[in-house]
Amino acid sequence: MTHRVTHHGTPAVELHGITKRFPGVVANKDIELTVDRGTVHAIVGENGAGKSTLMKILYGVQQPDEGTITVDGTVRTLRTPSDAIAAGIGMVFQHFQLADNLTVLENVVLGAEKLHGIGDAARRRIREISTSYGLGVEPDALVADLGVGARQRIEILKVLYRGAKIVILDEPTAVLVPQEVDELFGNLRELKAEGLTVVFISHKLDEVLKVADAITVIRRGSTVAEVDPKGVTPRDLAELMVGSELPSPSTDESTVTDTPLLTIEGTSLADPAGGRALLDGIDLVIHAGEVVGIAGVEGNGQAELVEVIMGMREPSSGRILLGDVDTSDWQVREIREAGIGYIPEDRHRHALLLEAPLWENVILGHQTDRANLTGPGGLLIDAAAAKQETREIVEQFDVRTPSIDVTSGSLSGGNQQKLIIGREMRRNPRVLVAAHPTRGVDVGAQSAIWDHIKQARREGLGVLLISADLEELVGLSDTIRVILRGRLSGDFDPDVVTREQLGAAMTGATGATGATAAGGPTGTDHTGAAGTPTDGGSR
Ligand SMILES: Nc1ncnc2c1ncn2[C@@H]1O[C@H](COP(=O)(O)OP(=O)(O)OP(=O)(O)O)[C@@H](O)[C@H]1O
Repeated sequence: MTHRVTHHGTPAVELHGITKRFPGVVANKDIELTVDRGTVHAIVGENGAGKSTLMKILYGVQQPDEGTITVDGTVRTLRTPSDAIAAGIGMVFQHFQLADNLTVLENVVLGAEKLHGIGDAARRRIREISTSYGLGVEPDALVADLGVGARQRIEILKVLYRGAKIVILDEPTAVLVPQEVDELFGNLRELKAEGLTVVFISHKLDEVLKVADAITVIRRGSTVAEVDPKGVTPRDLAELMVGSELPSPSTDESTVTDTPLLTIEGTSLADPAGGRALLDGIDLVIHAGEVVGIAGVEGNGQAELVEVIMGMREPSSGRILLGDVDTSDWQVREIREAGIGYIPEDRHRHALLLEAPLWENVILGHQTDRANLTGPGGLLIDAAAAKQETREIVEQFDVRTPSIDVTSGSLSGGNQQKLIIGREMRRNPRVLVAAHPTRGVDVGAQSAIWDHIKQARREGLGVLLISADLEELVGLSDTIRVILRGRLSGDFDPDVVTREQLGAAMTGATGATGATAAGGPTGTDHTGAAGTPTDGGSR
């Protein structure tokens, strides 16, 4: 490798010859990883390459079958996360583990009461840490009031409070909007300036190149390169990941028709707690062959918009039409059967049975479809057909799995997502409601998913695309709307809109041009936007 990294002094972490096998899969094979103290080290690789497994080994969640772990020059056996914490290693998971109804202080001290108690000493320590690393965490704030960026900073503070000198972050930017990503990177730079070490997993290669001092590339369980980011492009990295040259992204012509498939008319959703409306007069039409992208800071009504469309919640006013049929009071099952595909934001809670085999997951949500039933009176699930369907999805959507009989929970995150996309797309829906469809998938799989969506759009699919990834929104959408405090902005043209314009509309900054941005800053009402670290989103 031309851009090799040179190491100096005793590394913070050295993994040597790490091998980890699962039934039918070698997740890590003879991995070598050297992380220098006071650096930010990125781990990249395709879905299922073995990144999470490696980080779980370093955090004591899983034990390697072979290999050694050396922390600050001492060989360690990490049997549990407590062992890792004792060795100065902390980990921030992608799914935050904070209790909403507790304060920041209560969340931080939970399980670590012995360190500084639960009162003023703890409060002082939290303030100290927050100040030294510029985290902007206020100990007495209620977590429920905080936005995603702030919650992540609390998670980071939690591990620092427990004495971590090495902080592992699993895809930390996947849930953040661009401004929050910049803030996080500022925080990471502060950590390393203070001599701490950061190891993070990411699929966003441009971001990796921006913040990392060194990058380790993993392919199919093995280390293939350690790269100095200087002079390397995202494309170079992607090619190292997949081990071949990538096709160039293709440009696309408009396929928008004037046939409305999904119409949302003056739809509002009251807040059961009596606060500001969760959705406020939403008007939106999706035509055949059209992708409508929704941008916004998380917690501004995206989830509720999806819930009213999918029949999980009934709107307080307004109508939702599928074609010309009013579906406002339909149940989820009726809506799905009428031809709406659904890729939910939280795949663990809403899309998969983690303990069930892949093929059972493939008929999930469609058990009552006639096509899935067999036997006298059509009362039995047709397992053979479901298995065949699963094999085809695995093949067509490149789901990396040892077999279709393993549980969906054993697949890597990106491969779970590919399975869900395959399940939804193979039913040829008329409308697809997709929340963050490529979250957690690698660049190769991402462009494959984009191609599937583009292909279906050419054939007349209408798509509602909710995404935190502006590149995805701009690349796929025919028109982009911004959601802010339950209201939708006017149309932004993805061909001309800038990131700054979208960012301004998303945070409600005045002067957002290019469309009639909905709502303005009201002074008392925060959106969890970047810039004000302790402000919360409405969630
Ligand atoms: N608990 C488990 N049981 C069985 N197989 C597992 C388990 N955990 C991971 N695997 C397998 O190990 C391989 C590596 O998975 P891992 O989650 O480490 O990949 P990853 O690089 O983090 O992927 P992604 O980017 O999709 O999150 C995959 O083939 C996965 O199916």
